[in-house]
Amino acid sequence: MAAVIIDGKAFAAKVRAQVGAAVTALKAQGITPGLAVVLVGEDPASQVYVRNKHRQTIEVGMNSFEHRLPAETPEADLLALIAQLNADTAVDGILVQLPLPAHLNAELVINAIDPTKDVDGFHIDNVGKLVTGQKSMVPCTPLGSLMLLRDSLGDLNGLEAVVIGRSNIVGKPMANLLLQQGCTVTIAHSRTRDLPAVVRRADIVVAAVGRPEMVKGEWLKPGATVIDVGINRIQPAGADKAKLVGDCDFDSCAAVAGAITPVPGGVGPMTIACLLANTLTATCRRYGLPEPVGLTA
Ligand SMILES: NC(=O)C1=CN([C@@H]2O[C@H](COP(=O)(O)OP(=O)(O)OC[C@H]3O[C@@H](n4cnc5c(N)ncnc54)[C@H](OP(=O)(O)O)[C@@H]3O)[C@@H](O)[C@H]2O)C=CC1
Ligand SMILES: Nc1nc(=O)c2c([nH]1)NC[C@@H]1CN(c3ccc(C(=O)N[C@@H](CCC(=O)O)C(=O)O)cc3)C=[N+]21
Repeated sequence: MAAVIIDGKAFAAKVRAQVGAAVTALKAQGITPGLAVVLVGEDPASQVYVRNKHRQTIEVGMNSFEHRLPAETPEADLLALIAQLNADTAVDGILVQLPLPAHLNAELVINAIDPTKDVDGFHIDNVGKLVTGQKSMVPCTPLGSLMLLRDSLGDLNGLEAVVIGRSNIVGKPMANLLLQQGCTVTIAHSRTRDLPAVVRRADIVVAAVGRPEMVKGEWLKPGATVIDVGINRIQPAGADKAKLVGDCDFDSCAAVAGAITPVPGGVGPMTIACLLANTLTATCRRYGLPEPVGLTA
């Protein structure tokens, strides 16, 4: 069986077009959504994402405010910037790029963001709301993954879902979203015994591990839908250029799965599209306007 390749890049372009149309309508009412991105330090991968976010924010017609701070920025200075962005009426969304340098307390910093501007959905208020099924800001990567799953499978009620990874930014929110959709959810992690046997139960596999090509086709139930969140830069033997691979061994998985997201071109572009969608949602909520349809969980 050859899997359907889920085109996250094309789907993300559609989401951005929808966001762009809504932004045009808002601008006609004198409202321009604004997204502030804060980057502390010089992590090269983070630089790439922040550049892409900036470009795509401008493309959908929003204002983009970039704040680049040196790696050694004191915590108090970062907290002061967040307070300033919270108070700034031109700013509807705030994202602090993770990971932060080790001397900064990420939990403290994230929870200093006004939860209504927390377009990453990482603030404890938004986490609590997501878990209890209240309206919240939903983390971008899980939201984008869910959009792709709904588009390929329709109703998710009753499906067996296995999420590999239990991080606060991907695994846990993903598992909660799937639970809300009526899936029977298993969260696997580094202490899980016999991961292949756990994965074999799944109609839906979400891999968010950070281990290149770990999930093998032999682990999958034939026809399963595979969402590969992993972004790993590897140096293939004999090649001179680094290559981006996911957490799934693409060729063996594609031979068994019913559908699979590629890396690159799968979940990654959806993450940025959902960041823009969340910024639009935050803007609409702030002005008491109807929320965009189909862009929230
Ligand atoms: N596409 C996108 O937009 C995004 C992609 N990513 C990518 O997704 C991946 C995961 O990111 P993130 O959640 O932040 O990573 P973390 O490192 O925070 O979490 C990784 C999780 O994988 C688990 N794990 C590690 N090794 C194994 C193993 N051998 N078997 C089973 N589980 C294991 C860990 O378990 P334990 O908790 O027990 O240690 C942990 O829960 C990375 O490749 C990252 O680059 C991340 C964000 C956005
Ligand atoms: N506060 C915060 N929020 C995040 O959402 C966040 C973060 N910090 N830190 C880092 C991770 C990672 N992340 C990605 C975003 C886009 C791509 C993406 O666009 N990937 C392209 C390829 C990009 C490339 O070529 O490097 C693709 O998969 O096709 C990947 C990964 C967001 N993250």
